[in-house]
Amino acid sequence: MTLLETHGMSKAYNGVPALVDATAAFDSGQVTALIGPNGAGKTTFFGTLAGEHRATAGSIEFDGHDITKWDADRRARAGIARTFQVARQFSSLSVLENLLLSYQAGQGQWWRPWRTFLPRTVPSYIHELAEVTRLDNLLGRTAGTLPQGDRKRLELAMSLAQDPRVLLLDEPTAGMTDEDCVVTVDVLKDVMTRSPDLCLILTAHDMSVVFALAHRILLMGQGQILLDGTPEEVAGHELARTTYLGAS
Ligand SMILES: Nc1ncnc2c1ncn2[C@@H]1O[C@H](COP(=O)(O)OP(=O)(O)OP(=O)(O)O)[C@@H](O)[C@H]1O
Repeated sequence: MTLLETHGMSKAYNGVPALVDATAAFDSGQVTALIGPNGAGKTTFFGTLAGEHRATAGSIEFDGHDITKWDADRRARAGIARTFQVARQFSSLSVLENLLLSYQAGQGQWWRPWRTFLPRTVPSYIHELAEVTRLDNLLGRTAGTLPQGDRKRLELAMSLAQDPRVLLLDEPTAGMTDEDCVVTVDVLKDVMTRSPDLCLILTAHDMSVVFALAHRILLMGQGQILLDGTPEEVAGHELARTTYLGAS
């Protein structure tokens, strides 16, 4: 079932086009990967989906509602969450405290990054989430001391703590070791099993991550969606091979 749709969405920075006439539909229960060379417009597409910047043209629909004019906070409250290429969290707080803060924000409470406002008992949902994201042995660790792989998984877990319907993951394995990439792919498979209606959209340059996870791939180039198909269709397409994937 289609949950999120864009119609002719464009975005220009100071008159220079970065996203051009993007029309796409994203289904719940599916993983869609946006791929393409540096500067293709993937992060810009994410930013317009999340409401960080206004599209210059076009519209966006979420669950039957026109959300084109909704700001990022309203979209987040409606269930559209995102992560960034460089992970963001409260580095002086523990892993558990970061998760609890996100959980509270997802319950409609304000972000108040002070320990005194955190709940005394940890909801079972948070324990399950920590287990799925392989953070259960790190709950007491200060977030700022985590290595890159764990930090990125904490950011993922923080987004999931808000129980989103759409999750936008910008380069979820960027800067990770090969070993950490494998763990993160397994984590994301488990996340989809645990939340079978989640609409997961990710960008990645690592094709082993894309082909291990995606049900569908959008190939972008120069701000446009060049191809939209199953991994087999995109991998077998001449345009994908000549513009991005290469012969192998
Ligand atoms: N804030 C900005 N101001 C001006 N130009 C920008 C801004 N953000 C992105 N751009 C430009 O828009 C184009 C698309 O960039 P974008 O970051 O969306 O591509 P990308 O596919 O995500 O690239 P990468 O894989 O390197 O992250 C590029 O030409 C980039 O230089």
